[in-house]
Amino acid sequence: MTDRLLEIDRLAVDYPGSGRSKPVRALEDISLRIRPGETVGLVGESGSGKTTLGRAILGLIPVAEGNILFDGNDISHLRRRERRALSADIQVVFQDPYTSLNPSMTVEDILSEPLIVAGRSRRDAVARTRELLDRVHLPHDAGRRLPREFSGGQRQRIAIARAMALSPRLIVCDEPVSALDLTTQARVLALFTEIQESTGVSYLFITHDLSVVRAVSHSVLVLYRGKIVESGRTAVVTSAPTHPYTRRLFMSAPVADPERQKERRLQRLALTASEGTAA
Ligand SMILES: Nc1ncnc2c1ncn2[C@@H]1O[C@H](COP(=O)(O)OP(=O)(O)OP(=O)(O)O)[C@@H](O)[C@H]1O
Repeated sequence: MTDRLLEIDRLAVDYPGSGRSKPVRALEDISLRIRPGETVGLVGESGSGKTTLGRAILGLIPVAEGNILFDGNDISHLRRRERRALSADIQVVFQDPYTSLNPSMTVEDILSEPLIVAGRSRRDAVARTRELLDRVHLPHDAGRRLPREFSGGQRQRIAIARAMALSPRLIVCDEPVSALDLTTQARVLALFTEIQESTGVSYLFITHDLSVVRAVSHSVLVLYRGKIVESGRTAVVTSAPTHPYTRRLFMSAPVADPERQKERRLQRLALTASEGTAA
């Protein structure tokens, strides 16, 4: 066991170009570390490469350069069977709880499936299902129902329970609250934190929403056009960003408090003025 659960070194990822054109580089020179029990927030505008990084960690897309170490082992080029074995350790929660759960399976089947695939008996798997429902604060009778009978927030709780089924050490959370209303977001974010405190799981938390990053992340990485342009402790990066892109990204994030809105407007004006002077 190392204090670096996930370690990525100079990673590059390409997508095939259309027709005969060259591959398109989506990520370049990405290095990062995630410790056990840590949440690293990954922010950036649409198209900056956040999901691509999550997919590379999950082995859903090939690595062009660099490597990804999990608990000290290189997982950048695993065979299918090795990758399947790793799925007990690395899991994912997707953005859309309406499409990520099989609509024809009961919640009990959804939660017990990864356990049965991993070789647990049906009886063990069902007992574990109850623990998982407790963990995400859903009643045991939820197991008999279908996903469509639940609200968006409840469905995301089911998706989190499924991700937790095999007690993973890392979960890639790809915009897991952005399809939810604000009150539900806050509850689901609190659940992520509670689960981390009780299990020590680590999260790579992909989001475009700075209030989400502030709520859950210990540290943050800012991605711009496939490269990390800024990284550090969340409180430092969000209160005193140094890269002009990070400053623009943070200034354009919506804030609820009118006093903060006014402060933001003034900061934006100052930023525009200083960039004008620098040009
Ligand atoms: N399957 C694909 N084939 C070719 N290019 C792709 C593919 N998927 C993504 N890209 C490109 O890779 C870049 C990074 O995309 P990615 O989806 O990782 O960004 P993102 O930051 O997650 O965006 P969003 O917040 O909109 O999901 C973009 O330029 C995108 O157009």
